[in-house]
Amino acid sequence: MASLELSNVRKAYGATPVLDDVSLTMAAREFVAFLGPSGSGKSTLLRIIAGLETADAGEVRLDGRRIDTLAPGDRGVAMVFQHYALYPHMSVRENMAFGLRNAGVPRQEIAARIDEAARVLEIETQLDKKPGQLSGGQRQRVAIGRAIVKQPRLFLLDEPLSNLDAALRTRTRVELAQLRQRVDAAVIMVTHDQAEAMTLADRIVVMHDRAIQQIGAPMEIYGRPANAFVARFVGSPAMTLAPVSLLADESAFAAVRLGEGARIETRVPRDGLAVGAPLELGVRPENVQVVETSGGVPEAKVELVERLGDRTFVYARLADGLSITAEDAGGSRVRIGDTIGLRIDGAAVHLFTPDGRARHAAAAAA
Ligand SMILES: Nc1ncnc2c1ncn2[C@@H]1O[C@H](COP(=O)(O)OP(=O)(O)OP(=O)(O)O)[C@@H](O)[C@H]1O
Repeated sequence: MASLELSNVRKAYGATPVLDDVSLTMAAREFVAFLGPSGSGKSTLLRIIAGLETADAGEVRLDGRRIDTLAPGDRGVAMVFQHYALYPHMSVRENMAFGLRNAGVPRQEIAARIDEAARVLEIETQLDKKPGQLSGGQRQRVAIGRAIVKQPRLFLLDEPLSNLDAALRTRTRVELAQLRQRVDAAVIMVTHDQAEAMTLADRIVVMHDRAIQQIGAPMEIYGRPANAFVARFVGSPAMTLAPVSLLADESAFAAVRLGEGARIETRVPRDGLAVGAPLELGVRPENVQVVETSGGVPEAKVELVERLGDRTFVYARLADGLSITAEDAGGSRVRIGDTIGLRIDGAAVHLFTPDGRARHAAAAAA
């Protein structure tokens, strides 16, 4: 059975629409990440599910039961905020017990649930401390613990790792992935952070312009972005998008010209594309190789070299001004100002029609 179902959810703040007709169905125990730029409505949608905000239209169901008409405490959801929202004057134990006590859960049951959550989160020794005596990572665990003891059907995590420093963030991410195996509930996490979404989520919901742009498994979003926005937003460094024109040709696949020169044979089916039509070509850095300059490949001038240790990215500009990001598998050869050749892997490029929709390469024949 579906766990969460959103149907045609709409929200405006005054005259400003924030969500247009958002619909989504989650599977039982699914982990979904809402990923999108600032202002794309991710938190608003989360708050509507939690009951902290009211939708103007649409319905929210959890395990088949309509919940958008219920008070937040009756919905079977628990939310974890970016800023922990712990009561500073209460101990960790009291923070975790607070909501349960208000809900009339018997004392012994509260104690048992807190012990269990503390064990899962490895905060048994912190239970009598005040939040002020804890590190950021420990506080975030307490906030997660407070959600766990409610035994919700759905966890809502609003940028849960964004206040942690880089090392702790990576560690907590792994812990969250492990924790997720142990709780029998669905999870929605709002994040700006692609790595978080890619590593934790079963499916990613990419939001922009008040709407869901794409819903898919992480590698599907990366490998087959539905449109130019998703293509540009997901992946770091970003996919290069460059204007191209479709060349006349007998082939079943589109051949395009990049800028003034290079002809690129793609594996994107040509059907329905008009010769001369303006298109955008999309190619990820790992599919643009830095090579020796030779007549056959486009040449570009290096503007920036980014050495990340295991990988090196080169930001270069073609003679006609187009900028393109390549991966330099050779590592350290290239310097700013060098003229390099670029080999674009035509089998890996995407094409975008003027409405922004993507056309992908046909799957390679076995
Ligand atoms: N209470 C409010 N009153 C008026 N406008 C609001 C309110 N809350 C959010 N907005 C506006 O709604 C839009 C969506 O905000 P929301 O916080 O949902 O986006 P977000 O994708 O979560 O962004 P961020 O990643 O920055 O948190 C923004 O333009 C924001 O300014």
